[in-house]
Amino acid sequence: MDKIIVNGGQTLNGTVEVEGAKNAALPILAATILASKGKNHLSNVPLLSDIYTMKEVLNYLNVDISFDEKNKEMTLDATSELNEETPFEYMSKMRASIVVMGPLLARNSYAKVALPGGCAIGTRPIDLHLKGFEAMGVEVHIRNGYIEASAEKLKGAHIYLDFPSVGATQNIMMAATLAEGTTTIENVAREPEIVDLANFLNRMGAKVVGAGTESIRIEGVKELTGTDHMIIPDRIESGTFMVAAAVTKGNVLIKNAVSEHNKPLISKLKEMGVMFEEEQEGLRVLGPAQLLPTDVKTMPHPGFPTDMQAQMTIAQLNAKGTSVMRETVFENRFMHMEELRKMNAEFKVDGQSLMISGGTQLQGAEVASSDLRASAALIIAGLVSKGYTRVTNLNHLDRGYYKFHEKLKQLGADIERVSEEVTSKTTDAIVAE
Ligand SMILES: CC(=O)N[C@H]1[C@@H](OP(=O)(O)OP(=O)(O)OC[C@H]2O[C@@H](n3ccc(=O)[nH]c3=O)[C@H](O)[C@@H]2O)O[C@H](CO)[C@@H](O)[C@@H]1O
Ligand SMILES: C=C(OP(=O)(O)O)C(=O)O
Repeated sequence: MDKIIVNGGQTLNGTVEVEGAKNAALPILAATILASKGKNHLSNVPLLSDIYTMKEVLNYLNVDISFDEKNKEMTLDATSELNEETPFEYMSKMRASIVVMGPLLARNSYAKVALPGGCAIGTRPIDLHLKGFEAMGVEVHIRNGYIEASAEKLKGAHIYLDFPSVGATQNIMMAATLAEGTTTIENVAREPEIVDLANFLNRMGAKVVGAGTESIRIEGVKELTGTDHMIIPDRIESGTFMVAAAVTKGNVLIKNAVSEHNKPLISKLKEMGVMFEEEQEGLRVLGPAQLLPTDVKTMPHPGFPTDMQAQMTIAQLNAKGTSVMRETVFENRFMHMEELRKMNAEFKVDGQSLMISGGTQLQGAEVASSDLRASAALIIAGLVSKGYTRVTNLNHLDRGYYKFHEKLKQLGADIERVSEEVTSKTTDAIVAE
């Protein structure tokens, strides 16, 4: 397995460009299934392993795809008859494959999808997705690890979500685009990725209003037609570089960063002493000589994003004094903390809260990432640690960050990625240099 080796202590300086948002691209790729006429052309598609998994799922469903990786553009043709089943092999690779269910139901009134199950960060049930479909007249059966869903014809409904789930909002919204009548979904997720999906659906001819607010209204239409769409920039990748710049006392211009999408993070970093300057090309982040402690609670948007929680704990560990981190979205998202203990991090876990005693010098160690954002957090910890940090299990990192180590290297980090062909003897030689 590949490893990233970081020698801590460098200040990050320069310009970094962020990719299209993984969490916007995945549901938008699934939504291309809805176009029974014309082709969809997507730009700013990030070259991430999750995107390749979604491409495989869509290929399996009989969507014809060409991917111009150099220009990050994808053309998708879903006009042929679609396959209706998504097998376990894809669902086990990536939970987000569940968002093909809404579009398949909308197109064919039938879908058979393997149950996604939980993952490292939590149990992640899909009851809200299924309740939404049932309200639209869909019969749902769970058998032998598969969800089989069918209806005569999907019908508009009034749906209230017990929790503003991102995936449930997306799945129900997509199912409703071709349903008979009007669907209203209340207490929906308001993330920028929901707005991007709604904009894409409307470009295809859907009638979706209210995305970005607490309720969304979808008037069903007869058919949708392929269109052009550019994926929004990745606010979590931007946020990750904001934290990296903040902890290294850096001066980094994040090209394409959309401040509006990162308000809760920017507000917390400002409280810690980080300065921001809006520039024509993006957002400049200036790390202070010493970070101040702060308390953070993760919440659905527009609250502090859970996908920035792990990275933010590194800023808190670097701030002199006590900080608190409360995770309210996922029940098991502190796994990076036990790895950080190996690096001299001082903290206590109290249920869903962390009491972080910041200001102690972190020490390099061999650490393993447990999930996507944990991997980014451990690498950022390596940037401010004394000596060498080796981060393993990079398959998680590759799900959501494109050339992360190269981007950091360009900003001045002393960082290498060594492939599995490189023997541990060579790895030791890099560390000994
Ligand atoms: C591909 C993608 O966009 N992933 C994001 C999406 O995941 P995802 O769409 O899976 O996240 P949700 O918003 O659905 O989940 C939030 C919480 O609701 C619970 N829940 C969800 C659905 C349901 O039917 N029942 C239920 O109980 C989940 O277990 C979790 O505790 O939003 C999360 C919350 O911002 C982010 O961390 C993920 O990066
Ligand atoms: C948790 C994440 O993704 P997913 O929902 O695909 O697991 C993430 O992007 O941080």
